[in-house]
Amino acid sequence: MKIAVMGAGAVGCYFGALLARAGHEVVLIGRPALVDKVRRDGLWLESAAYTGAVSLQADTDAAAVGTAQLVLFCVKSGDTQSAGEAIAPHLSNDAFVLSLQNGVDNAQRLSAVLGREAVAAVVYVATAMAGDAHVVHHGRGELLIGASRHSAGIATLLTQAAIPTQVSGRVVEALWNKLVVNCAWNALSAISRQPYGRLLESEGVIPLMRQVFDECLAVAGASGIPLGEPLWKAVLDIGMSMPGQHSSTAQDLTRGKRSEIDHLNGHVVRLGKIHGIPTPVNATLHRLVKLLEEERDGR
Ligand SMILES: NC(=O)C1=CN([C@@H]2O[C@H](COP(=O)(O)OP(=O)(O)OC[C@H]3O[C@@H](n4cnc5c(N)ncnc54)[C@H](OP(=O)(O)O)[C@@H]3O)[C@@H](O)[C@H]2O)C=CC1
Ligand SMILES: CC(C)(CO)C(=O)C(=O)O
Repeated sequence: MKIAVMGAGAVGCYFGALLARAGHEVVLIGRPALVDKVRRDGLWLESAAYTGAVSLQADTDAAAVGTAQLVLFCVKSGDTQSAGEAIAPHLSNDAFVLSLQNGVDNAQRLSAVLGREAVAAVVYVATAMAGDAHVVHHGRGELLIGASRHSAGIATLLTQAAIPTQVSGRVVEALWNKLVVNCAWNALSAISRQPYGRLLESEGVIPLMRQVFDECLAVAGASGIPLGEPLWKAVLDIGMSMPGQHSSTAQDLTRGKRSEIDHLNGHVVRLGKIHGIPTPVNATLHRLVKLLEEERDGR
């Protein structure tokens, strides 16, 4: 199948590489440095299952989605609008568009930009870019994708390419579960510059995370997403299972990238306002990360 990856970063390169290795015709749409290197040397994939160069196409032009029957949309949440607008005029009528992004409303926002359905996926993977065209896989790699007319066929194709994929009618709930984990950890790790293990040991941090959690659950409930107490254990388990980890928000700040905080704690704050639910702790964490971004950017 012809497959395009919009946003050739950690997630897009990893899944693009697996699909190319499975024999699909994949084009990565990304920034010039990556595109030049992939065209010259291929994409270097480093994972437990395979390490080596993967040959695939690469382009800086969003028009490269043109003939794809499957489009993996893999930009950060803050780029959904602009990247969606870039691909919209070029998509073929029968293309299946899958949003592989964190945050709970990317597929919905992308659908609005495209004027057609984009299906949400929950991405359970840990990947990172170690160079312009060098992606490292740190673990997991499965997807949960939303139900639609062609989802079952796409799930089969992905699973056959070593991307275990299930179709679910409860993807939004699963995205919310992830969002709550991110709201609890990401900003705190970014502001304090501490890894999760140190945060767990610091006085007052767990009660603070609990306040974030309670606000998130109240907002989710008011938004029609019933999340339950068991999620609190999952929040704590993340920190205990990866004590040396710094959140993606912390990593974005360090690398000079815009973080997704507006779509994590910022999203909870926005929804809280709509539903009349106070979210003071999420609002404080969101604002502090924004201040750090502004300070870094010299604003
Ligand atoms: N990395 C991970 O392990 C996981 C990530 N996720 C989620 O997946 C999504 C993608 O994350 P990730 O892959 O890490 O992010 P990356 O920043 O590594 O990748 C996104 C890439 O898209 C590029 N890009 C953005 N807009 C365009 C455009 N218009 N044209 C071409 N390229 C563009 C970015 O370039 P530039 O940076 O120059 O803007 C960047 O290289 C996020 O929502 C994230 O939260 C979910 C699970 C795990
Ligand atoms: C699960 C967690 C919190 C791991 O770091 C993450 O998704 C992130 O950093 O964005």
